[in-house]
Amino acid sequence: MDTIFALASAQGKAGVAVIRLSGPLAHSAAANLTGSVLPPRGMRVRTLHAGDGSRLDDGLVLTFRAPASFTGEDVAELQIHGSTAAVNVVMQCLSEADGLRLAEPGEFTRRALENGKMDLTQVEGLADLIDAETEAQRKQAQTILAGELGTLAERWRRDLIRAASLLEAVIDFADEEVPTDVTPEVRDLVTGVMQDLQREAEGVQIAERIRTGFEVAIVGLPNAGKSTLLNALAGRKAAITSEYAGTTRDVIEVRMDLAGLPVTLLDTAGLRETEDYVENLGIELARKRAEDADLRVFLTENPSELGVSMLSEDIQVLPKSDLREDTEGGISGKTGQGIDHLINHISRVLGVRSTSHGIATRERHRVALNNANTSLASALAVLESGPDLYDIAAEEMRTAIRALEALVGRIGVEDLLDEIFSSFCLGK
Ligand SMILES: Nc1nc2c(ncn2[C@@H]2O[C@H](COP(=O)(O)OP(=O)(O)OP(=O)(O)O)[C@@H](O)[C@H]2O)c(=O)[nH]1
Ligand SMILES: [K+]
Ligand SMILES: [Mg+2]
Repeated sequence: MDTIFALASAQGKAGVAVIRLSGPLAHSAAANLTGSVLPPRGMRVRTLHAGDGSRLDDGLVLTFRAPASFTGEDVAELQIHGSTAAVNVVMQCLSEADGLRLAEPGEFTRRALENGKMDLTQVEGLADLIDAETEAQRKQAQTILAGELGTLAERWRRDLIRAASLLEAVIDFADEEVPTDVTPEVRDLVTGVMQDLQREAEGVQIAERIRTGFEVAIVGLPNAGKSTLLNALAGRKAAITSEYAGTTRDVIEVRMDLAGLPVTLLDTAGLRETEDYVENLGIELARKRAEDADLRVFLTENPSELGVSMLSEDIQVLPKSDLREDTEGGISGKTGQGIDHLINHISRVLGVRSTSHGIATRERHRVALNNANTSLASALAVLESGPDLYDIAAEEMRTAIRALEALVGRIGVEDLLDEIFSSFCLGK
């Protein structure tokens, strides 16, 4: 096994930079730099020197001994001054040492997975945590990273193993008198797991939104003040505004943290009948993106004239409230009136939606959960035909168990790993 190293902290100027080494030579390579033997675990302040004795930097050297480390291997961390030059010179020294090489993206985590330090869902949770920008994303990632999906999968797996073994006991004693009918217990175990699987699979759609962001589209007539409103919400001039109707044509996207939720606001072309070819392309795009969005803000007196269907949770606000006598239900991107109210309204609607999910977060999870569920549905159907078909029911249960094992990465995921780890940054 190669010993790998990489900069674990971000590139660029910082107080401290962390270079991590993992593998059989991690401790000796660090000791070569410090010129002294390091303890198998612990930390020491040391001066780092190059092979010719020239001084590189002072730093804190941490050592972890296998298997009690992030990767499960011997690990050393060099915490040096966070300058580009200091990092470069130390990395250069490491790359010249025999048996050491630069890590590939995600390679530390990949080793942690291979050494059983985390399961595949935790790897995904770690990737999400590193990408997390908002509170909702952080919390969701922490749940997965803590291994809660793996724990659930293990519980389902135990229940299904028990159910399958009950059936197998009946099969094994086929010629003798079996004292009890096992069907009720098997049925209870299987239906219990199926309910959990279904609830988790249904929650994935919302969890995906928390990972990738909710889309909220602003729609209205031309000149309603959509772009002005977007700019007010974003706190910067993201879109061009003007007194000419038909200013916005492309969809303008602004990513925001809205009360802890990741939201992408969409400013769209004003919706009207027009002969202008390019404006029409914009209007077509506006309608499509608005229909696909998670929520729509109708900036208009009359939502029905826009040709975009308004769903029950969608929000209507009256434009340019500063020009109105009655400001009730109105908003003004110009004066800021009603903006806080709109933000609260959006985050309330999305907040309610985002609490109604379970632990599974990805399409990959949903597929595995549904696969398991399909096999269990077949198992239940076969079970009703009586003991003659118990072996088929047990086989369906084992198929479901294998789907759950794929969920946590215990089996059949080799082809997935490259894809998952390529999304990791270097040094993780
Ligand atoms: N008084 C007042 N004027 C506004 C308000 N919002 C926008 N305006 C003005 O209305 C005009 C149109 O504003 P935009 O933000 O470009 O409107 P839009 O809906 O994006 O227009 P299109 O992109 O052309 O569909 C500009 O002259 C703005 O200054 C508002 O709340 N109050
Ligand atoms: K305009
Ligand atoms: Mg506009």
